[in-house]
Amino acid sequence: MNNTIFKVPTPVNEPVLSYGKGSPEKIALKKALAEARSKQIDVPMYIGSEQIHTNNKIKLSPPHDHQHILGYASEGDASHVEKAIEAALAARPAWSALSWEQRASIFLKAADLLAGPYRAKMNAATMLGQSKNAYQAEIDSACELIDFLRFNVAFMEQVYTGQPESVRGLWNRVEYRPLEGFVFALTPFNFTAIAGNLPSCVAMMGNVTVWKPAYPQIYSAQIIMEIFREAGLPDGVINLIYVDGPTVGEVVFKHPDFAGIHFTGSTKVFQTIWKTIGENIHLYKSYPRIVGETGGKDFVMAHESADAKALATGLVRGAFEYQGQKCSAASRAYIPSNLWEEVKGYILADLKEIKMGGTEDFSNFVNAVIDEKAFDKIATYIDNAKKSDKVTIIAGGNYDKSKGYFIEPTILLTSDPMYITMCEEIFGPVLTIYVYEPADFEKTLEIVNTTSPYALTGAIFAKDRYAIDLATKKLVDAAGNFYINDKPTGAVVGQQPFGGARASGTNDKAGSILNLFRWVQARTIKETFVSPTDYKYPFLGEE
Ligand SMILES: NC(=O)c1ccc[n+]([C@@H]2O[C@H](COP(=O)([O-])OP(=O)(O)OC[C@H]3O[C@@H](n4cnc5c(N)ncnc54)[C@H](O)[C@@H]3O)[C@@H](O)[C@H]2O)c1
Ligand SMILES: N[C@@H](CCC=O)C(=O)O
Repeated sequence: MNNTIFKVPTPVNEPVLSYGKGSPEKIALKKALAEARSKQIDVPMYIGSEQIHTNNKIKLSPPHDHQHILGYASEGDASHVEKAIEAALAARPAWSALSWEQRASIFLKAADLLAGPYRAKMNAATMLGQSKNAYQAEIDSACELIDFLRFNVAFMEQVYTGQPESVRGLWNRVEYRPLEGFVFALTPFNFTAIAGNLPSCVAMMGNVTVWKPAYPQIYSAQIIMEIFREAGLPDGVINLIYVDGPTVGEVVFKHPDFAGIHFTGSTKVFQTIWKTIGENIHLYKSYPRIVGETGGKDFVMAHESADAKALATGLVRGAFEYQGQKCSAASRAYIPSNLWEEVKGYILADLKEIKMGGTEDFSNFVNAVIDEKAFDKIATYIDNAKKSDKVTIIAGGNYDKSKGYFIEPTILLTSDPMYITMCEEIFGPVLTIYVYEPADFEKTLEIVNTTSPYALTGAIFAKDRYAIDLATKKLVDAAGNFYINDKPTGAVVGQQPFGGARASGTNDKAGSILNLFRWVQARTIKETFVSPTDYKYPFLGEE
């Protein structure tokens, strides 16, 4: 019998390893890459206690070498979605009744497994399956996922300790129950950490889930599942299925026990899902929680007082790390004319140095975009820019998909602050720059604020404190994550809770206590110690 209120270990961000020459981590990673390359794996779906293989195979290939086959995953259909929901609901009674510290232990153990024995394997999978270079893989699939697991456990404790006031004679308590039903975790291709976090933080709070990752992330998703299983996650708590999105939606969003969706992906898909849930609202036993972090059109605004070198570095890293495939990527920049030539010089010098190629050559900074569909979409934006009289291409502009989906880091200079690539999310290595007159700083802030429907991330570069203050105030609704003198990417769990407003999502801040509150159903309990035995008010019977 457990009569103790436990405290979880205080989380500390996982250190990012350097992968310097001859380092043990580099040797381990190279070995894991070679091993993964040397074989083909057969990835099952995980439903309840079963590992399910089907005859419909999804080919898994590195985006930077699409002829190579890493393995195959078994694709399911609507029957597998139904089976996954049944497995989740069957697991619910035992899982939701398990003491919270036992749940915490499982995810803390998963964090340690990932930090230790699985680190190289997981990073190698992300490098091969999603074409992330070693550094980007390390900060995502190792450090950020480890941080999500450890910090969320600490936030879980904070949630559970939150209690109301009680006056004399009674005791008020709040019990944080899991949601009644199952939660659907629908995850994107670009961050292994997000894919691991979306189902796990929900499960941590005592919920059961059906998890459907984006197909290009399956190769690393199966390792996440391997880790959760080794950490002792009971069967049926997280059910991992590979079924195409609309087919899953058809079953999940019509199910009476559907209790919530934890989504990260594009705005268009999220809005379709929201609409479907609204249309089906009469079918559900409870109002489903709808949590979604979506697209962005993230800005860098520079003031005439900005440090030109810091600004150029923020743009190169912010726009081109992971080929611009971060929801937070700097994709539009506003630069005052007094700084432009100097900033351009620094950027072009960096781009001249930057190498593009496969992830297994660690000297490549830029790798491939995720798939042919993304490649074609990005190439179309570039082709149209080439034809436009409002745009000059000052860097890049070339692309080639013969071996891998490679697109050069591309910079478009536009005379029109409303040119299409200043407004729409491209999700690729394309940065559009608008040069403005320094006297128009305030007017340009207004343009930044009203150009796109998104409000995910943004940055101001300035030394002038009045300019920083003005930008912070004028852009108050323009970004959920606002950076001063830094690139708009690279939020760290526990340090910069992440999420955007407007069309960028519900801003429930992944990796924060705010997010975990969405996965509990609070029950207030009032206990009166000496119950009243007389209905009369004290003055009754008087005039
Ligand atoms: N705000 C954030 O925190 C954040 C983080 C990462 C990515 N993103 C966004 O995600 C997008 C890139 O990821 P993506 O290409 O994987 O996104 P996506 O919207 O194409 O896919 C996300 C998930 O939804 C599924 N899906 C697609 N269509 C569906 C449908 N009709 N019904 C049900 N499911 C469906 C996909 O298979 C995938 O699992 C970008 O827009 C990016 O900005 C946002
Ligand atoms: N949290 C990440 C972005 C996630 C979206 O793709 C960042 O802050 O750069």
